[in-house]
Amino acid sequence: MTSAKPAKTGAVSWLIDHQVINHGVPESLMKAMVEACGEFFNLAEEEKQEFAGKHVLDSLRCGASINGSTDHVFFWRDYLKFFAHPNFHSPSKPTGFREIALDYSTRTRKVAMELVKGISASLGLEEGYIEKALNMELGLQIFISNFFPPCPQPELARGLPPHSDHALLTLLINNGISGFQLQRQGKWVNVNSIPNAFMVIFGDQMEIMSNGKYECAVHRATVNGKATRMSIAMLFGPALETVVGPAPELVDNETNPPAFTAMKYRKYLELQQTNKIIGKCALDRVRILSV
Ligand SMILES: O=C(O)CCC(=O)C(=O)O
Ligand SMILES: [Fe+2]
Repeated sequence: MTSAKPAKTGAVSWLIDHQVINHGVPESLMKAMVEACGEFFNLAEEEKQEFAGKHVLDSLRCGASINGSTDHVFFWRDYLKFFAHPNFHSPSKPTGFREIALDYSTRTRKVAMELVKGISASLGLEEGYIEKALNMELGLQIFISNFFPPCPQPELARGLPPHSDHALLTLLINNGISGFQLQRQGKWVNVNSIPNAFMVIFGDQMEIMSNGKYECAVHRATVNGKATRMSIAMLFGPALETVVGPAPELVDNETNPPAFTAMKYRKYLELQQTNKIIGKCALDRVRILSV
């Protein structure tokens, strides 16, 4: 995220802070998706219970907060997560949710794959390189919606703790209420999204695959005392069974030694899940430390 910006690609334009406009996803669909998520969170607790899951590899789950926080910050968040690719799973409620989510998932995937081509080229690789190397035809795509109601003591609570997303990249939108923060040079900066743009967040697999040329973006979400904030993060990753390591083309033993050990994406996700409990970053577990 803090590294050089990928070049402008055919289908999308890059803006500051890695936001994309002219992406071809209708504004009406983005709005409808946020509204449908709002309706989901407003379902009665018993209705949502049906979709409660626990494990990172469950294809559909919802719940409150995140697992295993070890510090004393109080998390103020409901979430809904489901796999949108290679197989589409979605809650069957509220009415119409599934159709909107399918349309949104398909169209955002087109944007992401266009970006992946541009990113490949910007690394000096063939356009189709990343798509092929990460077997993205079977790539995992995860739909995550976050719901942060007004919090009576926002200074004591957090929406989401500092983290990086585990996938290759994330396309993020919200309901216009600010709260997204990026870590830059050790400081937290508010990043307000441009209306109808997607915020592009590089994830762990991007840093691994590019051998550190593109860093993952550490970010968090704050809550506020007045308004309900909602966000939708769509994560695009490799296929679960694909082993991801630094692209051999970007590695040489003199100036660019491999910075990460290769690991199956499925294993990485499981590692990240256990690491959350002990509060450590999964990326550090595959990083090769130079001696
Ligand atoms: O709420 C936000 O803006 C960020 C959401 C996020 O980082 C995530 O779901 O991984
Ligand atoms: Fe995130």
